[in-house]
Amino acid sequence: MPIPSPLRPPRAGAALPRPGHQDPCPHSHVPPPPPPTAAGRSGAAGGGGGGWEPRPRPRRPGGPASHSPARAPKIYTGTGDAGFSSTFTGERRPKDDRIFEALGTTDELNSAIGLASEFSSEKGHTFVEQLHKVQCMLQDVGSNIATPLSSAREAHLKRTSFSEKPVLELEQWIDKYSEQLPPLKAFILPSGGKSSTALHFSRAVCRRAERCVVPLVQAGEADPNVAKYLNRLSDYLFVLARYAAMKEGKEEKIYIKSEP
Ligand SMILES: Nc1ncnc2c1ncn2[C@@H]1O[C@H](COP(=O)(O)OP(=O)(O)OP(=O)(O)O)[C@@H](O)[C@H]1O
Repeated sequence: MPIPSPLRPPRAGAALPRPGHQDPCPHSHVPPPPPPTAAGRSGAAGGGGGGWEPRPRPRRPGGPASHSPARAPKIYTGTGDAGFSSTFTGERRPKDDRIFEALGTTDELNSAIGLASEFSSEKGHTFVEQLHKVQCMLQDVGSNIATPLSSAREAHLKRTSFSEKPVLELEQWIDKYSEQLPPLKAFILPSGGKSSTALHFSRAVCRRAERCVVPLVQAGEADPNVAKYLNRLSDYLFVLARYAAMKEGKEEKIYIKSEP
């Protein structure tokens, strides 16, 4: 059964975001990310992997005629069943390729932040707007990861570049929250209420995403700003976790060395 994922591109026939159209994420600094598979499938279908225009699914003999009422497009194709999937550049790679490992971990990170954001929203934290912006940025991170430089063409790069700007923005946020926090006197443990603990959990997933991305950057496959962004993001999530605990008046548990 396919796992619904924000990285899952719309299937053929579904409305796809296009350059110049309303960006579904107002904070995004690049156009909506292109769906990796759509391009890959175009490529696999002999289209050269160039575009990501939706292609009509071939009609099965005896299948519905084109004037039949539109059916909801299926989200599965089964093309990944043999353990291979597509990059945005149209390459077919095994699913345990480090690109999919990094893509999947970024997706996991986005989900963890989504959960932290929901807990934080229940407590009225205003930083949830920032978390929304981060979630959008992680889509852009995914687009960059799904576009290995070795097989990317100019058009791919134009759509999936990742600048240093969001890194600098994270630094501003980190500085703003850090100034308000009590100084650290001991190792703190993931704790301090649900918002705080979910933010700590997101931080740990973020560090795993960073570990997945670093080899891609070192191989020249992903943009160094993506690794920088993830590195800064884990610091942001750390200070935010502490800030959430402080605002909610929740105690942060500290490490206590057990007696020998
Ligand atoms: N297990 C995975 N982990 C991370 N990324 C994946 C994984 N499988 C696929 N992807 C990426 O996410 C995109 C969307 O996933 P999707 O499940 O549609 O691919 P698929 O498994 O190749 O196709 P299908 O599910 O239709 O058989 C793929 O094009 C690929 O870039």
